[in-house]
Amino acid sequence: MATSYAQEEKVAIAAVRRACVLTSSVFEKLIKNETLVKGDKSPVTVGDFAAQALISTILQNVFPNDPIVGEEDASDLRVESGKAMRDRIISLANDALTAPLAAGDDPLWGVGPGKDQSADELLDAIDRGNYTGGSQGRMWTIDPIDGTKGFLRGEQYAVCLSLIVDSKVQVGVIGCPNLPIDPAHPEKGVGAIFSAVRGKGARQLSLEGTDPIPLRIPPITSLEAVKFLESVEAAHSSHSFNDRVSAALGVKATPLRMDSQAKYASLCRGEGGAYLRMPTGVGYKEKIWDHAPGQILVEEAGGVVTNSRGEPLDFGLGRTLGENYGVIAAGKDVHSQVLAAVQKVQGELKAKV
Ligand SMILES: Nc1ncnc2c1ncn2[C@@H]1O[C@H](COP(=O)(O)OS(=O)(=O)O)[C@@H](OP(=O)(O)O)[C@H]1O
Ligand SMILES: [Mg+2]
Ligand SMILES: [Mg+2]
Ligand SMILES: [Mg+2]
Repeated sequence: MATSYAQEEKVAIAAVRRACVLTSSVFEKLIKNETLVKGDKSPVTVGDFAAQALISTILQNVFPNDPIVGEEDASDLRVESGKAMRDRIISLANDALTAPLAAGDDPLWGVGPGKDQSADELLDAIDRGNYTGGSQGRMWTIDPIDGTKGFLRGEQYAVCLSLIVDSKVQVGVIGCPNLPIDPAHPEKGVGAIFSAVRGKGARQLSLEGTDPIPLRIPPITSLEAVKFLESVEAAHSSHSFNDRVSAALGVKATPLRMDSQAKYASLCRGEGGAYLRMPTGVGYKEKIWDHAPGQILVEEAGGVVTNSRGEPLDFGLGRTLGENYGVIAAGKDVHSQVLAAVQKVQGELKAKV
């Protein structure tokens, strides 16, 4: 019998929901010494660590045999200089784990009022995200705050969780606390969760994990109007390359820049026509946690996600997607045209050197 992944989706939504409450509360109260700069110069906050501890603890309680590929590790928190941050993270993670039960929660998952986890248990939970990945078996990916720079600016970020089985993403959940509920009606406020299960479609839910609305990428009427979704950081994906692709396609719309996998979610709601993320230089390898939930969300909303060679993203190579050929996500009707334009621009640039 085929697995339905209903329980996995339910747990993933509940974990992401709690993590979104945690990260929103951290943003309200974040103080200067609660952010570290990692080896690759990128920021990480108490919110990233605490959200990974929270999600990993819930996964461990429900699916104890599943390995986890998580972005963060606790080494900076285990040393004496990390004590203040560590104490804050432990308290944030415990507050989030023991917060009252909500619709869909099950106390058997170790959530709801009850005993606090020890510092060691929570640091170990963060470090359970150290799995190396690979092509066989089940594994979860956690990006506790995707778009940490956006989070720090008070703009878009996303709490991202996925289940990969034998290299294929089967479940993806993306929590976007700052994304408008309905872009056509800003007065409705912000905050949504997006969820997809392979073969079962994609949905937008409230930040409470309720009121599902099916997601379907709307067809594009003219290429001129295809709004590109792209990173805010030009260091993360090439803006100038996108401008050339836009020109080649005759696109008139100005690109929509936004941090995090909120770009994939926005594409599914028709807020942009294509998400293009081409490498800016040599060396950076895309991480599986930055794309796995977004990929299944777009595919289940009727779209296509490939690299610039037109190949599907390979989630079975380890913690990264391997050699970086970029990412192109778009509705079915638009994808092949964007891919052709990308390859044309690549050819022109190659001819120049
Ligand atoms: N050089 C380079 N190239 C490509 N991507 C990189 C690079 N450096 C970092 N990252 C990853 O980018 C993630 C942030 O996502 P976005 O690029 O969508 O948002 S942003 O607008 O750039 O902030 C970010 O995810 P978070 O660390 O979770 O924020 C990184 O994993
Ligand atoms: Mg990061
Ligand atoms: Mg990320
Ligand atoms: Mg992150």
